[in-house]
Amino acid sequence: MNILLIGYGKMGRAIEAQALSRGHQIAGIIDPSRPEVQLGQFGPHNADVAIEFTHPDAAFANVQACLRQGLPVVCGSTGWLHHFPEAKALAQEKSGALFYASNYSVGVNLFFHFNEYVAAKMHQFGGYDVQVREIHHVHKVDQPSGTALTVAEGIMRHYPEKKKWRNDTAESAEELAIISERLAETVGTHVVTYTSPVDVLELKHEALSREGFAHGAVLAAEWLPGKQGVFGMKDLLGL
Ligand SMILES: NC(=O)C1=CN([C@@H]2O[C@H](COP(=O)(O)OP(=O)(O)OC[C@H]3O[C@@H](n4cnc5c(N)ncnc54)[C@H](OP(=O)(O)O)[C@@H]3O)[C@@H](O)[C@H]2O)C=CC1
Ligand SMILES: O=C(O)C1=N[C@H](C(=O)O)C[C@H](O)C1
Repeated sequence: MNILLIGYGKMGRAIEAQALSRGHQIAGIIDPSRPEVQLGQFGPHNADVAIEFTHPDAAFANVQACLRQGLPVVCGSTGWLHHFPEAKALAQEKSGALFYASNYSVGVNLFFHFNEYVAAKMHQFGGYDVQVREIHHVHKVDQPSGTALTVAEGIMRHYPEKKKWRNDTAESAEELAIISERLAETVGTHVVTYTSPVDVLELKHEALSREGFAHGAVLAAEWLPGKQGVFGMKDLLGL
Protein backbone atom coordinates (compact mmCIF):
# COMPACT_ATOMS: atom_id res chain seq x y z
CA MET A 1 0.00 0.00 0.00
CA ASN A 2 0.92 3.64 -0.46
CA ILE A 3 0.70 5.29 2.96
CA LEU A 4 0.64 9.05 3.50
CA LEU A 5 2.20 10.01 6.85
CA ILE A 6 0.79 13.12 8.50
CA GLY A 7 3.14 14.06 11.35
CA TYR A 8 6.77 12.99 11.37
CA GLY A 9 7.66 13.11 15.04
CA LYS A 10 8.18 10.23 17.45
CA MET A 11 5.15 8.31 16.16
CA GLY A 12 5.44 9.24 12.47
CA ARG A 13 8.98 7.84 12.41
CA ALA A 14 8.02 4.65 14.29
CA ILE A 15 5.09 4.14 11.86
CA GLU A 16 7.35 4.67 8.83
CA ALA A 17 9.68 1.91 10.11
CA GLN A 18 6.74 -0.47 10.69
CA ALA A 19 5.14 0.31 7.33
CA LEU A 20 8.39 -0.27 5.40
CA SER A 21 9.07 -3.51 7.30
CA ARG A 22 5.61 -4.75 6.25
CA GLY A 23 6.31 -4.02 2.57
CA HIS A 24 4.42 -0.73 2.19
CA GLN A 25 5.54 2.46 0.47
CA ILE A 26 5.44 5.95 1.92
CA ALA A 27 3.41 8.15 -0.47
CA GLY A 28 4.55 11.33 1.25
CA ILE A 29 5.31 12.93 4.59
CA ILE A 30 3.37 15.98 5.81
CA ASP A 31 5.15 17.80 8.62
CA PRO A 32 6.14 21.42 9.41
CA SER A 33 9.77 20.35 8.82
CA ARG A 34 8.89 19.70 5.12
CA PRO A 35 6.87 22.76 4.02
CA GLU A 36 7.31 21.86 0.32
CA VAL A 37 4.93 18.88 0.77
CA GLN A 38 1.29 19.79 1.44
CA LEU A 39 -1.69 17.62 2.34
CA GLY A 40 -3.69 19.17 -0.55
CA GLN A 41 -1.39 17.36 -3.01
CA PHE A 42 -2.73 13.94 -1.95
CA GLY A 43 -5.83 11.93 -2.76
CA PRO A 44 -6.89 8.45 -3.94
CA HIS A 45 -4.77 8.94 -7.13
CA ASN A 46 -1.48 8.85 -5.17
CA ALA A 47 -2.19 7.36 -1.72
CA ASP A 48 -4.31 4.46 -0.39
CA VAL A 49 -4.58 5.68 3.19
CA ALA A 50 -3.30 8.41 5.51
CA ILE A 51 -1.97 7.90 9.05
CA GLU A 52 -2.25 11.01 11.22
CA PHE A 53 -0.21 11.46 14.45
CA THR A 54 0.37 15.17 15.01
CA HIS A 55 -0.94 17.44 17.75
CA PRO A 56 -4.28 18.04 19.52
CA ASP A 57 -4.65 21.41 17.74
CA ALA A 58 -3.88 20.03 14.27
CA ALA A 59 -5.63 16.66 14.16
CA PHE A 60 -9.20 17.72 13.37
CA ALA A 61 -8.21 19.89 10.38
CA ASN A 62 -6.06 17.06 9.03
CA VAL A 63 -8.87 14.53 9.44
CA GLN A 64 -11.30 16.93 7.70
CA ALA A 65 -8.87 17.44 4.81
CA CYS A 66 -8.39 13.68 4.33
CA LEU A 67 -12.14 13.03 4.31
CA ARG A 68 -12.75 15.90 1.85
CA GLN A 69 -9.94 14.62 -0.41
CA GLY A 70 -11.29 11.04 -0.43
CA LEU A 71 -8.47 9.55 1.64
CA PRO A 72 -9.26 6.92 4.28
CA VAL A 73 -7.62 8.21 7.47
CA VAL A 74 -6.22 6.44 10.53
CA CYS A 75 -5.88 9.01 13.30
CA GLY A 76 -3.96 8.52 16.54
CA SER A 77 -3.64 12.10 17.76
CA THR A 78 -5.19 12.60 21.19
CA GLY A 79 -6.76 15.66 22.80
CA TRP A 80 -9.13 16.67 19.96
CA LEU A 81 -12.18 14.49 20.67
CA HIS A 82 -14.47 17.45 21.41
CA HIS A 83 -14.57 17.65 17.57
CA PHE A 84 -15.28 13.94 17.10
CA PRO A 85 -19.06 14.29 16.46
CA GLU A 86 -18.26 16.74 13.61
CA ALA A 87 -15.62 14.38 12.21
CA LYS A 88 -18.12 11.51 12.29
CA ALA A 89 -20.73 13.62 10.50
CA LEU A 90 -18.22 14.58 7.80
CA ALA A 91 -17.20 10.94 7.32
CA GLN A 92 -20.86 10.09 6.80
CA GLU A 93 -21.48 13.06 4.47
CA LYS A 94 -18.46 12.18 2.31
CA SER A 95 -19.04 8.39 2.50
CA GLY A 96 -15.49 8.31 3.79
CA ALA A 97 -13.55 6.14 6.21
CA LEU A 98 -12.17 7.28 9.58
CA PHE A 99 -10.36 5.06 12.07
CA TYR A 100 -9.64 6.42 15.52
CA ALA A 101 -8.06 4.88 18.62
CA SER A 102 -6.74 6.63 21.71
CA ASN A 103 -4.20 3.80 21.77
CA TYR A 104 -3.27 1.45 18.88
CA SER A 105 -1.34 -1.06 20.98
CA VAL A 106 -2.98 -4.50 20.87
CA GLY A 107 -1.93 -4.98 24.52
CA VAL A 108 -3.65 -1.76 25.59
CA ASN A 109 -6.83 -2.81 23.79
CA LEU A 110 -6.78 -6.09 25.73
CA PHE A 111 -6.24 -3.94 28.84
CA PHE A 112 -9.37 -1.89 27.88
CA HIS A 113 -11.32 -5.15 27.59
CA PHE A 114 -10.10 -6.51 30.95
CA ASN A 115 -10.65 -3.08 32.55
CA GLU A 116 -14.38 -3.27 31.81
CA TYR A 117 -14.64 -6.84 33.07
CA VAL A 118 -12.77 -5.98 36.29
CA ALA A 119 -14.82 -2.78 36.82
CA ALA A 120 -18.08 -4.71 36.50
CA LYS A 121 -16.93 -7.34 39.03
CA MET A 122 -15.49 -4.80 41.49
CA HIS A 123 -18.67 -2.76 41.40
CA GLN A 124 -20.76 -5.89 41.92
CA PHE A 125 -18.79 -6.87 45.07
CA GLY A 126 -18.29 -3.28 46.31
CA GLY A 127 -16.07 -1.97 49.10
CA TYR A 128 -13.25 -0.63 46.88
CA ASP A 129 -12.32 2.88 45.86
CA VAL A 130 -11.09 3.15 42.23
CA GLN A 131 -8.51 5.47 40.67
CA VAL A 132 -6.76 5.78 37.27
CA ARG A 133 -3.10 6.84 36.92
CA GLU A 134 -1.17 7.61 33.72
CA ILE A 135 2.55 8.30 33.39
CA HIS A 136 4.09 9.75 30.20
CA HIS A 137 7.20 11.52 28.93
CA VAL A 138 7.67 15.23 29.69
CA HIS A 139 7.04 16.25 26.03
CA LYS A 140 3.39 15.17 26.07
CA VAL A 141 1.11 18.19 25.53
CA ASP A 142 -2.31 16.80 26.50
CA GLN A 143 -3.47 15.72 29.93
CA PRO A 144 -5.00 13.36 30.89
CA SER A 145 -3.86 10.96 28.19
CA GLY A 146 -6.41 9.79 25.62
CA THR A 147 -5.85 6.24 26.87
CA ALA A 148 -6.64 7.25 30.48
CA LEU A 149 -9.89 8.82 29.26
CA THR A 150 -10.86 5.58 27.48
CA VAL A 151 -10.03 3.64 30.67
CA ALA A 152 -12.10 6.08 32.77
CA GLU A 153 -15.08 5.79 30.39
CA GLY A 154 -14.84 1.98 30.68
CA ILE A 155 -14.92 2.16 34.48
CA MET A 156 -17.73 4.73 34.60
CA ARG A 157 -19.91 2.50 32.41
CA HIS A 158 -19.99 0.08 35.37
CA TYR A 159 -19.96 2.65 38.21
CA PRO A 160 -23.15 4.69 37.71
CA GLU A 161 -22.40 6.66 40.91
CA LYS A 162 -19.27 8.10 39.23
CA LYS A 163 -20.74 11.01 37.28
CA LYS A 164 -17.51 12.54 35.92
CA TRP A 165 -13.72 12.22 35.98
CA ARG A 166 -11.38 14.73 37.58
CA ASN A 167 -7.71 15.18 36.58
CA ASP A 168 -6.63 15.24 40.23
CA THR A 169 -7.61 13.48 43.44
CA ALA A 170 -11.38 13.11 43.65
CA GLU A 171 -13.26 15.72 45.68
CA SER A 172 -16.42 13.64 46.09
CA ALA A 173 -17.65 10.07 45.61
CA GLU A 174 -19.21 11.23 42.31
CA GLU A 175 -15.75 11.84 40.80
CA LEU A 176 -13.32 9.33 39.31
CA ALA A 177 -9.75 10.52 39.88
CA ILE A 178 -7.30 10.45 36.95
CA ILE A 179 -3.81 11.22 38.21
CA SER A 180 -1.31 12.34 35.52
CA GLU A 181 2.46 12.21 35.97
CA ARG A 182 5.12 13.39 33.52
CA LEU A 183 8.40 11.56 34.03
CA ALA A 184 11.52 11.75 31.82
CA GLU A 185 11.06 9.66 28.62
CA THR A 186 8.36 7.28 29.94
CA VAL A 187 6.61 5.88 26.84
CA GLY A 188 3.19 5.35 28.41
CA THR A 189 2.00 3.58 31.58
CA HIS A 190 -1.61 3.22 32.71
CA VAL A 191 -2.72 1.79 36.05
CA VAL A 192 -6.17 1.21 37.51
CA THR A 193 -6.06 0.78 41.31
CA TYR A 194 -8.85 -0.56 43.51
CA THR A 195 -8.24 0.06 47.21
CA SER A 196 -10.14 -1.30 50.22
CA PRO A 197 -9.21 -1.02 53.90
CA VAL A 198 -7.65 -4.49 53.69
CA ASP A 199 -6.10 -4.85 50.22
CA VAL A 200 -5.12 -3.29 46.87
CA LEU A 201 -5.88 -4.69 43.42
CA GLU A 202 -4.14 -3.24 40.32
CA LEU A 203 -4.48 -3.60 36.55
CA LYS A 204 -1.48 -2.15 34.71
CA HIS A 205 -0.19 -1.69 31.15
CA GLU A 206 3.31 -0.39 30.54
CA ALA A 207 4.50 0.32 26.99
CA LEU A 208 8.21 -0.47 26.64
CA SER A 209 8.58 1.28 23.27
CA ARG A 210 6.42 2.95 20.58
CA GLU A 211 6.58 -0.17 18.39
CA GLY A 212 3.26 -1.53 19.69
CA PHE A 213 1.43 1.73 18.87
CA ALA A 214 3.02 1.87 15.40
CA HIS A 215 2.24 -1.78 14.65
CA GLY A 216 -1.45 -1.28 15.55
CA ALA A 217 -1.68 1.88 13.44
CA VAL A 218 -0.27 0.07 10.38
CA LEU A 219 -2.67 -2.86 10.98
CA ALA A 220 -5.53 -0.33 10.98
CA ALA A 221 -4.20 1.26 7.77
CA GLU A 222 -4.09 -2.16 6.09
CA TRP A 223 -7.67 -2.89 7.22
CA LEU A 224 -9.41 0.45 6.47
CA PRO A 225 -9.26 1.03 2.66
CA GLY A 226 -12.49 0.01 0.92
CA LYS A 227 -14.62 0.53 4.04
CA GLN A 228 -17.08 3.36 4.75
CA GLY A 229 -17.81 4.67 8.23
CA VAL A 230 -16.11 5.33 11.55
CA PHE A 231 -14.14 2.50 13.13
CA GLY A 232 -11.95 1.67 16.11
CA MET A 233 -9.78 -1.10 17.50
CA LYS A 234 -12.80 -3.13 18.64
CA ASP A 235 -13.78 -3.46 14.96
CA LEU A 236 -10.26 -4.40 13.92
CA LEU A 237 -9.54 -6.85 16.73
CA GLY A 238 -13.07 -8.24 17.17
CA LEU A 239 -12.96 -7.48 20.92
N1 LIG B 1 -3.21 6.60 19.58
C1 LIG B 1 -2.00 6.13 19.92
O1 LIG B 1 -1.75 4.91 19.96
C2 LIG B 1 -0.92 7.10 20.22
C3 LIG B 1 -1.18 8.43 20.14
N2 LIG B 1 -0.19 9.33 20.30
C4 LIG B 1 -0.56 10.71 20.05
O2 LIG B 1 -0.07 11.07 18.75
C5 LIG B 1 0.25 12.45 18.71
C6 LIG B 1 1.69 12.63 18.23
O3 LIG B 1 2.57 12.03 19.13
P1 LIG B 1 4.16 12.07 18.89
O4 LIG B 1 4.52 11.54 17.56
O5 LIG B 1 4.74 11.47 20.11
O6 LIG B 1 4.40 13.66 18.92
P2 LIG B 1 5.64 14.46 18.29
O7 LIG B 1 5.55 15.82 18.88
O8 LIG B 1 6.88 13.67 18.48
O9 LIG B 1 5.32 14.51 16.73
C7 LIG B 1 4.25 15.23 16.17
C8 LIG B 1 4.71 15.75 14.82
O10 LIG B 1 3.60 16.31 14.14
C9 LIG B 1 4.02 17.55 13.59
N3 LIG B 1 2.90 18.44 13.34
C10 LIG B 1 2.35 19.38 14.14
N4 LIG B 1 1.32 19.98 13.50
C11 LIG B 1 1.21 19.39 12.29
C12 LIG B 1 0.33 19.55 11.19
N5 LIG B 1 -0.67 20.46 11.20
N6 LIG B 1 0.51 18.76 10.11
C13 LIG B 1 1.49 17.85 10.07
N7 LIG B 1 2.36 17.65 11.09
C14 LIG B 1 2.21 18.40 12.18
C15 LIG B 1 4.99 18.09 14.63
O11 LIG B 1 5.80 19.13 14.09
P3 LIG B 1 6.35 20.29 15.09
O12 LIG B 1 7.15 19.56 16.13
O13 LIG B 1 7.13 21.18 14.21
O14 LIG B 1 5.12 20.95 15.68
C16 LIG B 1 5.79 16.83 14.93
O15 LIG B 1 6.81 16.61 13.97
C17 LIG B 1 -0.04 12.97 20.12
O16 LIG B 1 -1.34 13.51 20.14
C18 LIG B 1 0.01 11.72 20.99
O17 LIG B 1 -0.76 11.84 22.17
C19 LIG B 1 1.08 8.97 20.59
C20 LIG B 1 1.41 7.66 20.72
C21 LIG B 1 0.42 6.59 20.55
O1 LIG C 1 1.60 11.08 23.77
C1 LIG C 1 1.96 9.89 23.88
O2 LIG C 1 3.15 9.55 23.88
C2 LIG C 1 0.91 8.86 23.98
N1 LIG C 1 -0.32 9.23 23.77
C3 LIG C 1 -1.48 8.41 23.76
C4 LIG C 1 -2.44 8.84 24.84
O3 LIG C 1 -2.62 10.06 25.05
O4 LIG C 1 -3.06 7.98 25.46
C5 LIG C 1 -1.14 6.94 23.74
C6 LIG C 1 0.10 6.54 24.47
O5 LIG C 1 -0.17 6.43 25.83
C7 LIG C 1 1.28 7.46 24.21
